[in-house]
Amino acid sequence: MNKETYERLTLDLEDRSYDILVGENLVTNAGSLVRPFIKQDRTFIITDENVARHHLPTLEAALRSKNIESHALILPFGEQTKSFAQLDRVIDFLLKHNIDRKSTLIAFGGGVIGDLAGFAAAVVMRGIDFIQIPTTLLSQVDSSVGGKTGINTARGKNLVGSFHQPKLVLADTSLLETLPNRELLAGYAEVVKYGLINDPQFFDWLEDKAHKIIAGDISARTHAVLVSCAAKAKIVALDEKESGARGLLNLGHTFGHALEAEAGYNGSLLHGEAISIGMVMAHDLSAELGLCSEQDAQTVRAHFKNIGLPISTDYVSSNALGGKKLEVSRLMDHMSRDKKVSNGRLTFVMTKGIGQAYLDNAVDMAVVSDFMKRFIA
Ligand SMILES: NC(=O)c1ccc[n+]([C@@H]2O[C@H](COP(=O)([O-])OP(=O)(O)OC[C@H]3O[C@@H](n4cnc5c(N)ncnc54)[C@H](O)[C@@H]3O)[C@@H](O)[C@H]2O)c1
Ligand SMILES: O=C(O)C(=O)C[C@@H](O)[C@H](O)[C@H](O)COP(=O)(O)O
Ligand SMILES: [Zn+2]
Repeated sequence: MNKETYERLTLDLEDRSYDILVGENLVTNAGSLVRPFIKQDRTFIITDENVARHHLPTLEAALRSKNIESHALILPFGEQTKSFAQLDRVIDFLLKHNIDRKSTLIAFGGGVIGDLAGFAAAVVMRGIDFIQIPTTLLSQVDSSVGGKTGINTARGKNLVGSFHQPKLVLADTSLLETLPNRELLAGYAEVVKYGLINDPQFFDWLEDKAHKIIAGDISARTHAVLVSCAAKAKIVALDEKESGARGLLNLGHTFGHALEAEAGYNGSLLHGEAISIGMVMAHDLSAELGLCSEQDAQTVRAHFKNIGLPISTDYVSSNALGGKKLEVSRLMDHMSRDKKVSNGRLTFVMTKGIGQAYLDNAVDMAVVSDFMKRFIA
């Protein structure tokens, strides 16, 4: 068995604080790593078909080697799994196995599995413990950290959910070796987000190292995951339930979530692809309003384009809508259900330049609508 090597970060949330281990061969050694965080010798793994095919036997063997029993539920892969129907399946599986309040659930997958299983853990028996073992770049740099869990509804993304923090996060970068390139790129969009929010040096580093991260360079990948998790942990520690600063982690998401809703959660537009376009839109809108320089907006656009991420809504039209143009009124309707709406006003994540994102509740929706008409044209 290969020895695990990792670095440890801590998300500081008083009695809900937890460690995030970032490194290699963590799943192979999961038995000893999770042992201190479980209250029973029985665990429940929620995963999807792809992760199960590549990695479930390793996780099961690692738990077994430390005399930890595990029961796995294997769900279909893809965004449509973040649904009431699959939540019902997860909860029924847990109850069928007679879980109790001391049971621990292991979310073993990407953001879809983490969000769904985390939400099931939040609500079953009014809340049981869970551990995140994220298997995609996106989930290792973002979704496994911070405790946002939930599912989509017919009316939009993540509209039902809960804040429920995991007890431990094991971000095993060796798992990324089996991840398809399109998924790696989608996860990379959330990495860039941290540079664009408040870390221009990290963005500069990414300008230099992006291709290495995608190509599989271990040290570049590990550094990217560590910087991203540290950035997220810092924001979440300040504002766990998103009453202020945490909203910055939504850079590009108001536009992105509306695009995902229109595309239909069927794999034609991945979350990371949607927010790549959304972050370009946030920078372009900021530039149009004279808040940020046109040069910075162009640098952002070029960065995403050079690595192979979509930067235009044409991608959505051709991939998801059979060539049909997006309708601004429909996008505006989705945006009206963004969770940053309060008293009918939407707070946008705008920017004064690369690494200078800020929350702005004074953006006129008529201006946004006009901007979108030009952006989509
Ligand atoms: N809770 C949060 O804070 C947060 C943050 C960002 C995104 N999200 C959510 O995360 C979701 C997207 O997550 P994602 O991009 O990880 O997608 P995902 O969970 O759908 O995984 C992407 C694909 O990769 C496959 N896969 C996963 N790990 C693999 C591996 N190691 N090898 C081979 N295939 C593998 C999956 O089966 C799936 O087909 C969205 O629903 C988004 O809203 C949540
Ligand atoms: O953790 C957060 O806070 C985020 O906003 C991270 C986002 O990348 C993520 O997509 C999140 O699920 C969006 O949450 P929502 O509250 O806008 O639904
Ligand atoms: Zn996101």
